[in-house]
Amino acid sequence: MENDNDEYTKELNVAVRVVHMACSLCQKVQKQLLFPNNSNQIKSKDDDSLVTVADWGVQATVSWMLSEAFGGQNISIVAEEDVQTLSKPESSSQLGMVVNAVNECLAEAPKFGLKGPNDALGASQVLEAINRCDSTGGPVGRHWVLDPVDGTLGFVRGDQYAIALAMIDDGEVAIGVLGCPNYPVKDDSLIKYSQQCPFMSEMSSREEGCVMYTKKGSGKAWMQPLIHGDKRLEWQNSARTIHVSSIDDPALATFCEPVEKNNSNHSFAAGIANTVGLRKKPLRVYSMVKYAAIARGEAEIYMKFARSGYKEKIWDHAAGVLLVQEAGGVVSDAGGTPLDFSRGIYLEGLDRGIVACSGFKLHEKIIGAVYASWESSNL
Ligand SMILES: Nc1ncnc2c1ncn2[C@@H]1O[C@H](COP(=O)(O)OS(=O)(=O)O)[C@@H](OP(=O)(O)O)[C@H]1O
Ligand SMILES: [Mg+2]
Repeated sequence: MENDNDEYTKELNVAVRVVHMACSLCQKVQKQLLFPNNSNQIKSKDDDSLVTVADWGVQATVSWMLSEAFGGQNISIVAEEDVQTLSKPESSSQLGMVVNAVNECLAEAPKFGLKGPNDALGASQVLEAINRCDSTGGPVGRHWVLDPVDGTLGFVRGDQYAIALAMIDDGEVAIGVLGCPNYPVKDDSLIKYSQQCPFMSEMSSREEGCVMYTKKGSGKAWMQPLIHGDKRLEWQNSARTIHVSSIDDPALATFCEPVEKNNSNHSFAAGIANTVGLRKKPLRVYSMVKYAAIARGEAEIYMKFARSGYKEKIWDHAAGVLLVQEAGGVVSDAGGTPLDFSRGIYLEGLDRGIVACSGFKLHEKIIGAVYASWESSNL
């Protein structure tokens, strides 16, 4: 980040600032969800998964800002949301809320060192910005990859969630940025957070939130606290480097997994944990905050074993994987092969699951245990 001539410096600089903006938008929406009458900020998509004003608002904001910074309409953005649900006549009140949230957020761009639009965007421009993110990625060229709100369930429950932005260049993740608005910057904060009951009413009293970022080959990853009130983002002063944990004894290691058993087989992971001698209870955390916990050294292992037939999407992993790798960790599929981000929106060819560790020793043990246990499991 120090040398302005370095490749991807501008991209990373803009991406980090945009993710700060997105965090600010999400925090406002999550606070509004506190009020019982505000459930109209949440909708079910045609596949029954949830989507909120924040998902659409972040996607529109990030899409608009990236397009302004990098080449207008020609930019390739792969992102989770489309405009199908939001364009329906019965979604007009949600569309109004999204447009307001986006304009409020874009108006704050100067606070984050960026330039927003001269005039507020209309509904059609907001829909167009969301719709522009319809790229399917691939092996050639640059593709931005966005999960506007990863861990939507955590978000609506007032718990952990992440805004994940990455850029893939010729099939490899080149930059990764994770905004974690409910992940405090203090050490050990995630474990403490998960031990308290994270009622939203308590949130305003906590000092929360950070953005973590990295660039491929830098061997470094950084964390900045979110800014609040009228403060401006002070880039140089606020960043500090983060590193994976040095613990390689399974008995001392902490392992993370998805909260929902639908998203990962908890009992298979418990068997692996037992085989390698992990002693601590799993840390169940929503969203890519699990990758952030490994990159920050708060946990040593992340395992996810989705049910057979589920295809993992690149936006659920790209930013987190690079953060863990550049902070000193190792990530692969459950067969030990690196994840392949070059084959479109899915992690095609993924073998059984995903394993991220703070170091090679733990990683080797987990992969060995997967091989030993797989035959006897019914995944
Ligand atoms: N059936 C199934 N199996 C595996 N994974 C699934 C499944 N369904 C959805 N997803 C994707 O998982 C994303 C959330 O993963 P997490 O690891 O954060 O899980 S959890 O929320 O903690 O349970 C979640 O991301 P978001 O949609 O952004 O929340 C989904 O992309
Ligand atoms: Mg997601």
